[in-house]
Amino acid sequence: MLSRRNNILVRQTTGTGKTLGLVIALLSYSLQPSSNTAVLVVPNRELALQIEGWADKLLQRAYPEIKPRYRVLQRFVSGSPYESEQKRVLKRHGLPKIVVGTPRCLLEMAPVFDDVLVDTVVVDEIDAVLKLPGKYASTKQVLLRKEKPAPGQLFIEHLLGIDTGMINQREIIEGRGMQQVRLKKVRLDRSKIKKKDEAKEENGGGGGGGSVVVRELGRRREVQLVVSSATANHRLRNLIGARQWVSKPLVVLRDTEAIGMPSDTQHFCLVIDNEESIRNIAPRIVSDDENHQDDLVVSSYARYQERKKQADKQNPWVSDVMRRSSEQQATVMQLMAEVASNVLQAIQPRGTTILFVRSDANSRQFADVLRSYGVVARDIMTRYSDQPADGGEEAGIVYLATEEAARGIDIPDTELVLILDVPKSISSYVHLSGRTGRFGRTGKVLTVVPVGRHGWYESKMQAIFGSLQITPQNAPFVE
Ligand SMILES: Nc1ncnc2c1ncn2[C@@H]1O[C@H](COP(=O)(O)OP(=O)(O)OP(=O)(O)O)[C@@H](O)[C@H]1O
Repeated sequence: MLSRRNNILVRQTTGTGKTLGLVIALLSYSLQPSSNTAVLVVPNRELALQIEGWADKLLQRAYPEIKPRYRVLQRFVSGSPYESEQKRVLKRHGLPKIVVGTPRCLLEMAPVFDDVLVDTVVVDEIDAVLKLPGKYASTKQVLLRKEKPAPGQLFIEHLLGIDTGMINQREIIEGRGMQQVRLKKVRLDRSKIKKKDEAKEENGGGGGGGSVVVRELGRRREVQLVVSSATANHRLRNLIGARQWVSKPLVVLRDTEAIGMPSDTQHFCLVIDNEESIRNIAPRIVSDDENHQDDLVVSSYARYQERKKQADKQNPWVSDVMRRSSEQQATVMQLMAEVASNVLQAIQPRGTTILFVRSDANSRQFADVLRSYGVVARDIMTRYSDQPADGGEEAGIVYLATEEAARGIDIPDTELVLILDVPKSISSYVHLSGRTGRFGRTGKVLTVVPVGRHGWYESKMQAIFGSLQITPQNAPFVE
């Protein structure tokens, strides 16, 4: 795959082996003497450490003579136990053939790459690495993101030799629903570009017939780009095109046109009513009325924001735990722990459970509360930092995670994904639920949401299920 030097976008269902495939391809390519340095960017430490573990095992089996392993692959992540070791290895051995790292950490060490020939850049979970504004982001958020690109974008563009100071005007049409202000801006900018271009042509400057934007961006290196995610959307592709990350078109490898979901996963959703009783989500009523809009597809951004604000105000537990007083936080945690322990008792998973919460700031405290309910709970990072025994996971373990920390990770025996939160978007739900039912295995996903003002959260869940063509099942243990 890598030897052909195509630029590739892999978009396939979660748990189908995208990351493992990329790691194997990178290892076999990098072990060829003619290859140069390859960089693999991943969105979180957990995934970087997981990949390091995989590479270790693969190398031990296939190339036991290669020692130490960090001559071939080294991960670079933030955090005190890792940084000093990484610095030492870097100083002593220089960069290995494959560098795996998180965006922030790689950006910090970006100058190190200036003296090295990088010929391959692989970005796994590219949407999480680039953190582009979502469908319902405000104009302010979109413009802010343009002014301040995510560390992942800055690092990748540094490697590609793209001047990140220059904002490509075409980027403004990044594929979001157009808004008046931005349309005007695009027209203005385009006319400016045209004039500038004509002026340069008259002066005989530039050559090559490209637009001024192309010349301003000016690529420094010919690097092969491979990007992957189960939810790589058109906004991403537009950015890659507009920022000229590739000179040849992307070859797209995908299993379905729509977002694919593992077929052997069962989905459940429980709703906490305002009286704090729990029930199964109501079936979705599809209206024939053309004016009817799903809550996820409201016509105006302002209307969406207003309704969301109203609902969040009344969200009894998960909306923003950190902004609450410590007393409120404790009550929320008790409620979450009670719900989680009841669900776990009813389902009794023998395998691993991943329990998603919105913020990990209090996850240690939350793990303590859960333990007081008899649940064996640990923060997900401990799975990677505490060097688990090769025998697999502790029976019935519950890992606490956030969407950011668990993006792309693979714990094969995950039987249950428990989401105590309202997923941010359809693609959030795809990735959260995708931690189970991996590589042909079965799995269960159970989401618990408050009903929300005027049923906001319930209809948001109904809309998510509708878009993904999922029919949630009724949990038999709920009346
Ligand atoms: N060819 C294969 N044979 C057996 N197991 C495989 C194969 N390819 C992948 N797997 C297993 O499938 C699981 C999922 O792999 P991986 O994490 O690479 O999937 P992914 O598509 O990147 O998922 P996500 O989209 O969630 O990041 C892993 O446990 C991996 O070991």
